Amino acid sequence: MIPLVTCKAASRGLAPSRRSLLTTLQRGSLRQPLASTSASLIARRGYAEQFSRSKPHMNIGTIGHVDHGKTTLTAAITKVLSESGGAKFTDYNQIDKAPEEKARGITINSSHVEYESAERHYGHIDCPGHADYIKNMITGAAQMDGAIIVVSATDGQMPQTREHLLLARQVGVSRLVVFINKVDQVDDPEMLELVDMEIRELLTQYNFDGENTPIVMGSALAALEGRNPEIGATKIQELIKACDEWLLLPPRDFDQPFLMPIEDSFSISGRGTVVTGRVERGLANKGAEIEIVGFGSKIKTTLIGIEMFRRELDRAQAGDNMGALLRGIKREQIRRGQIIAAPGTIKSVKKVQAQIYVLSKEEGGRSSPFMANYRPQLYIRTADVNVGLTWPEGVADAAEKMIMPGDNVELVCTLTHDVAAEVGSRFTLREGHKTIGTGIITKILEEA
Ligand SMILES: Nc1nc2c(ncn2[C@@H]2O[C@H](COP(=O)(O)OP(=O)(O)OP(=O)(O)O)[C@@H](O)[C@H]2O)c(=O)[nH]1
Ligand SMILES: [Mg+2]
Repeated sequence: MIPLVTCKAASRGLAPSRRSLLTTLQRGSLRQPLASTSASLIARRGYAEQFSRSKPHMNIGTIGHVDHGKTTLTAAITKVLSESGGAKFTDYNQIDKAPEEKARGITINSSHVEYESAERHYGHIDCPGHADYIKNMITGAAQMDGAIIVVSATDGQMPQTREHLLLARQVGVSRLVVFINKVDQVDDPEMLELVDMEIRELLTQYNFDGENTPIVMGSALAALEGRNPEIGATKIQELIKACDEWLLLPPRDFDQPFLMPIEDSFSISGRGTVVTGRVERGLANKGAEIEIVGFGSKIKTTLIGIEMFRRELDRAQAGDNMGALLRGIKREQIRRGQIIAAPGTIKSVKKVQAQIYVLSKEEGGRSSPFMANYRPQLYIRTADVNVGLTWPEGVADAAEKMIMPGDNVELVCTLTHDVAAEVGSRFTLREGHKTIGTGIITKILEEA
């Protein structure tokens, strides 16, 4: 039996205690057959429950220019799908007056609704304001695997349509579905054609598939008010079908290559070095080849023992807090902040470009602006390194340009030590003891 308290610790993401690891690994009890134990562990940790879902889950959201109808569309989707039993109707006012949420220490305003199509279960995010979108997308508070971009037929594309497209691309959204809204206000079919053409061009410009992206034209308001089904309910159904067919499900954590950030390490005389941490993604079997990456290292070795909460395991998987016994590795070769991963799946980087959101004073950030060459600490997974921030090449007046609290900027980050990272990796920036910004890597400029 596993004491309940350790299961609780697991769910909080705490590392297994050194002593428990020492006891089993030191005893050399790796021979014990543990299939049944790991099965019960999985059951206790709730994976079984998680995967009994009959439909795959996907996070999406509405993005687009202010007033183009994102919230109305969100409410309309829940209304139309509630009629087929796939959602609980969430009124416009309930969506727009969502309680504030805390995510990663940053207060955000966003509203989550859920609904089911024939194929999938969707979590859907609608944010009340433009600034919230930007912040949520960079901080990952509103992690979207795909999005619906809403464009009003009366205005066509507007500045925030473009900014949201750019950001969606930066944060790793690879496909979108377009909803051209408010067609009830446009009589001229040529006008609609023009908006269609324009948006396809824009999609291509931002590296989306402009040619094949589904575009649905309708009226969210008509759907919400239950009138004119030919531009209302029918179009909502068409939109959801387009989401099912066009938006790609994200790979499950288990399908991704194995990666565990190293939190701690210790040596067991006569046996080797154990590293501990929480498995971020993938699976690793006992006996697997792995690579230690970061802080000047790129060492291949073998995982010769896996332990979790005083139990030996044959396999570690995403979400597990594990201790990993590594063959032929000296403790001096290991430091917190490195990662172990499936060989060749992640590189160590020294210089990257990133989209950064600088926290405002109200969010606990700086009260004053900063300029290029500012040097905070960069935290990524379990690593923290000093970083120099500069403008990307080609930015005008780079020497005088100020970065204000609350700004969303793309900057070059030059690290003092190399760390394992890839496009899409998120990090935080800290100064002294406070977080002053968060970012997401958009480009690797220099590998270690
Ligand atoms: N005529 C017409 N009006 C619409 C339609 N959809 C939305 N509206 C109106 O457009 C206005 C803005 O709609 P919202 O849903 O609040 O827009 P939004 O994109 O969520 O706006 P922000 O969150 O402020 O960016 C509201 O007055 C809606 O009633 C539509 O299909 N036809
Ligand atoms: Mg809104």
